[in-house]
Amino acid sequence: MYDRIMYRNNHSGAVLRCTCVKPCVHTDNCFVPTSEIIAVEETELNKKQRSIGKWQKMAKPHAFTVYYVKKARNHRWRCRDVTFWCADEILCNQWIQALKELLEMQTCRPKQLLVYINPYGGKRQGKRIYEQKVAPLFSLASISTDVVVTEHANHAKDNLFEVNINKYDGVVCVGGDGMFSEVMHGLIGRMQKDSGIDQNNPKAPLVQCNIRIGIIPAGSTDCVCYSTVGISDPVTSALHIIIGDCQPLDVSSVHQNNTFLKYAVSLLGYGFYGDVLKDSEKKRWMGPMRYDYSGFKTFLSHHYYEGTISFQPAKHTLGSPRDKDSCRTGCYICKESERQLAEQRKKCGFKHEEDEEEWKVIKGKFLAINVVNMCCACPRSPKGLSPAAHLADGSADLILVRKCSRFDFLRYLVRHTNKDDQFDFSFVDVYRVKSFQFTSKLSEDNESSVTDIGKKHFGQFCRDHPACCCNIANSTWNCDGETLDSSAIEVRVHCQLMKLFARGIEENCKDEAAYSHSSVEQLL
Ligand SMILES: CCCCCCCCCCCCC/C=C/[C@@H](O)[C@H](CO)NC(=O)CCCCCCCCCCCCCCC
Ligand SMILES: Nc1ncnc2c1ncn2[C@@H]1O[C@H](COP(=O)(O)OP(=O)(O)OP(=O)(O)O)[C@@H](O)[C@H]1O
Ligand SMILES: [Ca+2]
Repeated sequence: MYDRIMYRNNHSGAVLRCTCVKPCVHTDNCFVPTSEIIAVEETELNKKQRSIGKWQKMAKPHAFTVYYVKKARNHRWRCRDVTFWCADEILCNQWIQALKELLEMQTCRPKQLLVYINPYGGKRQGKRIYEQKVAPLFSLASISTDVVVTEHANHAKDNLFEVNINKYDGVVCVGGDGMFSEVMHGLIGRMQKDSGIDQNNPKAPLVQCNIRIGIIPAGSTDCVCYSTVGISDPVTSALHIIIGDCQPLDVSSVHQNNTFLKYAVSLLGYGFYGDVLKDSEKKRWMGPMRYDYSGFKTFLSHHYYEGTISFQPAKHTLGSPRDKDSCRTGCYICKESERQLAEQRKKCGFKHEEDEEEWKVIKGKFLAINVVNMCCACPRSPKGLSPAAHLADGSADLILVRKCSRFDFLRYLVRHTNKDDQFDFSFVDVYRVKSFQFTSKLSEDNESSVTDIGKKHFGQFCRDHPACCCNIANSTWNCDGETLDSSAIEVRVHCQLMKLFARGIEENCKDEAAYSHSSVEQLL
């Protein structure tokens, strides 16, 4: 159904009229910023369309269709189209030309993308999702793609060290957080290699990665996508890629004894989330359900771990983890960090500034130690592990959940699913940090007394107190959904090390829907 008409009036302009039969919600007040137009195409009118009432009068009607972003509820975006009809072929072509020129001026839009699809992520739907929902949109927006369906883990990462990366305006990963992590490691690693930076040096000033990554969610948690877009929806993500959105992202580097281990963008979790992940890896065949199964099992086991945490508080950032406001599109706290970063670069180039700031040390028994670079929202927990964490402020939130009863831990977990404050417990502490270190008591003991080897043979649990849930074995770190073998780690947050095709979570305001000075309507 054609919902608008365009015809020349007696003077020189063009007029838009809505011809919707039903009450029309997007008629006179529909503004589409040019930045949210996906494509403009000449429309071939078929016989049936020509015979629709009013158009019979026109000898030979002409038409073009504008495809644009329609913002729906809950941060969901959809592609909608509107067709303009016209009796005058020249006028119609002028419109098509003018709109195409406007689109050409959107220089942030990608033209050539490299796409990696993990066919085994989440519910194993990656290939279908890409082919049915994403590829047609890319082709509509005239984006060329080179597509690689991965054949094994690390295929995408290794490939990124070999490809001619300058050929592309962005890299897209179809899969979950693990797949995103692979692509990120490939890109950051490649960037450092090309610039001669040694990733094993924990103090090395890493080179920013300017090639944006787009995430088409097809995994089990899709936390990075959810926390940067506000929803885990392939079509919405494809549209953010097409219009060329850009969201900088903090990345943490993880080292042990001057050896690089991993980068992390969402969760570095020891104790509860480490144990959930380790158990769930054996149950991959269960798909996304594996996390609920292993989560329940781990909750019942109620293990706590002893260790020492040292961290440097993030004094440069304006926010605090207990803020009521969250990081949203155009966040002023992240902008301020960006300004500071630029200033620091001006002052000392890419050299690392010697950091004399104080370290705080905390020893204790913990059920969970979580370091999060972003809020870590996902469908299971819509506000995330740290609702006020920022995507690009150069800091991470360190959440310490001390030994408490099972009931209290359950109360803590439940608050991840509702609006109540999950930090308002005596056994939970949260700090905003820029670097962090952890050593488990077990490795401290092993270092201090080599003779204590007998401990290792006692089995997993404390022999003296079988019911106390104290675990003399180490937990493992959950690093963005992958297990790390070492328990002792050093972590540093690198402010805005990389960029995504996203814009952060938008304020949930319907009126905000799409106004711009350069709108199609203004052209008329
Ligand atoms: C009573 C219900 C409480 C529900 C509490 C839900 C909290 C969920 C918080 C999710 C935070 C995700 C952080 C993101 C991590 C990603 O980098 C990573 C890779 O994708 N995903 C996971 O590690 C996957 C981690 C998935 C963890 C799921 C944990 C489920 C816990 C279930 C506990 C049930 C207790 C029931 C007792 C009656
Ligand atoms: N062809 C492949 N075969 C096996 N593993 C693969 C393949 N391609 C990628 N992988 C690996 O699969 C792992 C998990 O993939 P992915 O993150 O897409 O799904 P998920 O684990 O179900 O979701 P999430 O990470 O959101 O919880 C990644 O770490 C990636 O390295
Ligand atoms: Ca951050």
